[in-house]
Amino acid sequence: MYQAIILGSILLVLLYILKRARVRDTRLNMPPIPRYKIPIIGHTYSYFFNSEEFLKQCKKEHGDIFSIYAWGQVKTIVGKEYSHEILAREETFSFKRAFVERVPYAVLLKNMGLITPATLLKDHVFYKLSSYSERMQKSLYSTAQKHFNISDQPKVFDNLYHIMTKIVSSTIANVYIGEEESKHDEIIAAFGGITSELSIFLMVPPFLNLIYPGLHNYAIRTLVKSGLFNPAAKYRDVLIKHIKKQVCKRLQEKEKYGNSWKRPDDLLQDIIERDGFNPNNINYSLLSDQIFVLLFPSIHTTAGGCANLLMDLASRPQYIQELYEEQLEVHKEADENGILPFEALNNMNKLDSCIRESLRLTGHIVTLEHMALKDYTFSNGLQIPKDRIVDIYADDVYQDESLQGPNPKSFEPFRHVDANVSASKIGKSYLPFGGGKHACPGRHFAVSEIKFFMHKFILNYNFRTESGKIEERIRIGPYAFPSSSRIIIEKRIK
Ligand code: HEM
Repeated sequence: MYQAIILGSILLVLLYILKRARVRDTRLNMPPIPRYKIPIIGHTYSYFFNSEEFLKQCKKEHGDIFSIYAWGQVKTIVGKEYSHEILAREETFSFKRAFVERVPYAVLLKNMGLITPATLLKDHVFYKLSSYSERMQKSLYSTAQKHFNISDQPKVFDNLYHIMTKIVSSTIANVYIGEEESKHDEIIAAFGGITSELSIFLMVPPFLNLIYPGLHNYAIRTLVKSGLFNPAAKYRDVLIKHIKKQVCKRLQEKEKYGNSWKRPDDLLQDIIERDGFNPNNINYSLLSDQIFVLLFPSIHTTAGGCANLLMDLASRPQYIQELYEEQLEVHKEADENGILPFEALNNMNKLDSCIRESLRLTGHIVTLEHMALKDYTFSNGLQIPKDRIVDIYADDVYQDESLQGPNPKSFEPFRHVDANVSASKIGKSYLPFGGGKHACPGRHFAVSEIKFFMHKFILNYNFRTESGKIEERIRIGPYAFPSSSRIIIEKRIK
């Protein structure tokens, strides 16, 4: 027993010495690391429990680029003056590489190496957004009706993220695998389940890395491989079942009706018409992985954006009337079924400004984690090594008056109305969709969905927080998640 304890202690000390050598690498002109008192723990405690003040202090003492030692790893935090270098140099900094370290897609999906999600979306979804407009609205309105289901009495809801995940899942299912399949509860549950379960990977801090760097990722991969927690394996059969049903049906109908066949318009149909698809040897596992890989980026972010916006407005109901009046005006463009033309989105200036403000104040203290693919020298001469994780210091960008205008910390829903910058327009002072070559290709889709949803919601309901107070985001370390506080929704008296 004693021998094991002594051996374990020696091992820990050795590991610590090894790690320290990595922290103090003198090969490059590295960003400064603030002093810390407790070995191994480093800055973890301050970074996790007091990230706002801790990083502010670090920047004050060490300048625009500094590194911290948290969760057994050195990471570099880059302030507003240099953050554009990360977004502009896609050959050096990769968002995707940092992301798959946390959400292990390569272990979750057999065919990950064969899929390029951004290309799939750019080629088959975004240029067709306007043609999906009617279906998006119908799906959003009917599922919102189902999940909120408000009669004459006010109703209380908590966990808006959860409800919005179901609503957005239904719209995404409609556009990705078709109207027919999107009507099945089983498929909506799978789309929503995949999204919520993958988000757990982002929420759990990498505490095992305190024992040894990389142990957290190793444990996650082992967990996924063993099947103990594997959202892909859990939902694969449901996805394949519905995709197979549609593909077989479509191939048969095409065969039967020839030129008079009415081609369904959705991502699945586009994929099966791509070069290389062999109807005589269909790889359903690949088809299902191609859809799977898109679910988390499309649903988690849009549902979170919508939940945050609802809570921001419920926290400040004094602004809802002005939005209501704008939406009443826009609604004059709707047809007899209440469906808006796609172009009507351009006339929702106040709502668009609210969305931009809510996304601006998403609440992350740091954001857009990237991995350095090679050694890099910032324009101020500081250097970081290959494989270094680099975060953009979001607070530094969003609390700067020269970038955001007066009172940058306060939520001012109509801040952007006269500025002629839409919610999907990216720039140095607005980072929710990233930037550069890899800026989110789904941003127009996401903002259109949020606008269509909010249009109807504001026309139909009044809403406020149950506490009557401003409800802030949930904070886990430096990252923010939608509040789960309760809101009261009641039918608007027209
Ligand atoms: C409010 C909603 C959304 C937010 C906040 C968001 C945010 C982001 C961010 C920060 C990135 C990384 C950008 C970078 O590397 O600089 C990204 C990438 C991406 N997003 Fe979104 N996104 C949203 C909605 C969507 C939707 C609806 C889709 C799909 C329909 C989507 C698909 C993607 C894809 C495929 C990428 C990877 C792009 C690439 O690697 O080139 N996103 N998103």
